[in-house]
Amino acid sequence: MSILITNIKQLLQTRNHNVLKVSGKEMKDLPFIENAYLLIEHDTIVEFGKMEDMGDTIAEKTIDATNKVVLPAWCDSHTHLVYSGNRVQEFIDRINGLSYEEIANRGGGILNSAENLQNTTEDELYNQAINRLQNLMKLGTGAIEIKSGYGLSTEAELKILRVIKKIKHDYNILVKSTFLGAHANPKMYKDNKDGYIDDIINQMIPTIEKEQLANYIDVFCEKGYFSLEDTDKILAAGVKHGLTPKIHVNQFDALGGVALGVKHNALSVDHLEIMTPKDIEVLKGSRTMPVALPSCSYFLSIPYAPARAIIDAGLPLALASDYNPGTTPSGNMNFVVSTACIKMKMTPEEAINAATINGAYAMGISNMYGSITRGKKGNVIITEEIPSYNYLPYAFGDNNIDTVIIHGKVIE
Ligand SMILES: N=CN[C@@H](CCC(=O)O)C(=O)O
Ligand SMILES: [Zn+2]
Repeated sequence: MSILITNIKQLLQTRNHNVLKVSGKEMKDLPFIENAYLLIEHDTIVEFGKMEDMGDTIAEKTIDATNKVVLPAWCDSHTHLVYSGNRVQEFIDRINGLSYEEIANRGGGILNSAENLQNTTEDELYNQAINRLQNLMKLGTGAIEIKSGYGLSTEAELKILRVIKKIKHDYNILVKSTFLGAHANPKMYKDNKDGYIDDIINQMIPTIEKEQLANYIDVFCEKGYFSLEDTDKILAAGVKHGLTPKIHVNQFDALGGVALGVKHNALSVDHLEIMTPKDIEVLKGSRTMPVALPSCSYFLSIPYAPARAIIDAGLPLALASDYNPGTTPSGNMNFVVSTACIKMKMTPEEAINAATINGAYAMGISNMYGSITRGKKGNVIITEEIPSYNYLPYAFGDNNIDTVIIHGKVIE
């Protein structure tokens, strides 16, 4: 199948060279072509340029994009999409004055989701997850990372990872899988966290390697969850078994997790709501991508990651959804991009770079995703008729997407 998109008002993120990430001042630059065309053959971008240079190019399907903007599909590098049920009651409890920490201390939070998931069959878990995934694909997400972490036992963590594996197999979308067994200390190990860490290292990680169930290893490095020492030990074990680190750090406290991530050559450090100057300094010259999750800050009313300080220090920044039942019950990347502009003072160019090419980098896939480049995957969003790309973050909460194409196929 080939698809030709014509008369595109603005074709965004066009890059001739295979740029893998953009940093600092480069993030303000979002290359685009006005009055453009784009040709996708099978699942690959093969040509693009100005309409006047299109010549007699034809395709099996032509889409007229007059007055519409075309951009790469979103690359969401941080989700917990495979969970069971919801935590609406905790949402109400927080409205009525309880904090996230107080709810967790009462046995709610991650432990609440873990209990729910342990009582959910693999089939039911899969059905809930694909429902969410299908909605996200219609909202323009064209590549996604999914974490385990709501199992908290060997059996339940493996159940989640097998569901992710089945999604990878069944759906025409790039999925990266992350093992987050160290998301919270389970009830049964209440007074024996080392016992749980032992299970993670000696049971879960070796099985994950044997069954090829994950690409990455993650830890929730935070007060009351996993300390720097715990995190160090778990990441080292993951690396020994072929898993690349990507960690949750600095959500509520700056403990030094950013430096630890850099030490382990982490692909990304995620959350970063509370950052010290030292955390920013240590990222310079590293390969580690800082990832901000503004929908989480919005939902919990906690600080936003200091995007300006990070970018102005010359660093790259990626944006992701953090879709999960507790802190971010939304995977809508359009909202993420808007919120980054509105609340974090990122320019639309910076936010779109952060949610496409840099998001792809944070999943280790930016050689094939995240920009309009010949040879990359045919993953694009075609908007409704809008005045310019600035309108996308401006019109927050609106759905301005007309069509989504993933791997060369129109999402119905
Ligand atoms: N912070 C750790 N993990 C998730 C949320 C956990 C939960 O409350 O379910 C996050 O990234 O926000
Ligand atoms: Zn998360």
